[in-house]
Amino acid sequence: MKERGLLIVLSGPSGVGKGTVRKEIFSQTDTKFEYSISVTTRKPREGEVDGIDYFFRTREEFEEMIENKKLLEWAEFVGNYYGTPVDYVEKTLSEGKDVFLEIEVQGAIQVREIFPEGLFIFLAPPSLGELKNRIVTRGTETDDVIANRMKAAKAEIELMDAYDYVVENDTVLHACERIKSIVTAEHCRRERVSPRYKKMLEVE
Ligand SMILES: Nc1nc2c(ncn2[C@@H]2O[C@H](COP(=O)(O)OP(=O)(O)O)[C@@H](O)[C@H]2O)c(=O)[nH]1
Ligand SMILES: Nc1ncnc2c1ncn2[C@@H]1O[C@H](COP(=O)(O)OP(=O)(O)O)[C@@H](O)[C@H]1O
Repeated sequence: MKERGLLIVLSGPSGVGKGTVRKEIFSQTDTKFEYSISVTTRKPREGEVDGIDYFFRTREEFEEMIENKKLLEWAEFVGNYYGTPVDYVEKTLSEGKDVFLEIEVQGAIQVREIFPEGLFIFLAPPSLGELKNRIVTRGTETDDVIANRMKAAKAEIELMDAYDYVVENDTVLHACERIKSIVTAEHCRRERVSPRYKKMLEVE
């Protein structure tokens, strides 16, 4: 039987740059993780494709998935549902491949309960001022929403010690390099208990 892959969870406050960092990691040719495409009820943005960016579904379809236990975790975020299809995660991990989730913090907390052996990485802003700048620059939110996001961000940052690692998103490339190094180090750490070595010792 193949050794199971690693479940990598990247989370952090809204606007910190999770989506940007994730896209950069997957655009690099040496990336060996499998991206788990989420299901959402939010409308596709221009250029987004069903089955590539997200699986775009209606609220009814999403609620049916919840009922039929098709989601590893799910959360309602700014009026839309987001969730991770459980079958893909299970299948890919059992094939020995690493799965990468980029999800908001409520979802990450749920995954931690189900997969305590996962690798949980918190993406942190250089400062609260810079986080606000990024949300404002992205230009997708009204002033009210920004104020709420900043309040939520403070509470989320307080929870960062529940993660295995904190990566500051100072520049996108630095953050990507740190995340890739953490994954490499985690694989090396897990080698200590790898059945491969036990087998090696059984011979002779
Ligand atoms: N819990 C959970 N959060 C998700 C999932 N997929 C995406 N998200 C998060 O949902 C939030 C909103 O995503 P999106 O609508 O694409 O807008 P963004 O703010 O531009 O990234 C982001 O924080 C994502 O990380 C998922 O499957 N589960
Ligand atoms: N390291 C960075 N330096 C400066 N701006 C960044 C950085 N990472 C992301 N951004 C910008 O911050 C905004 C929020 O990024 P996004 O990836 O949408 O965040 P999230 O997915 O965490 O909500 C975007 O406008 C993005 O271009």
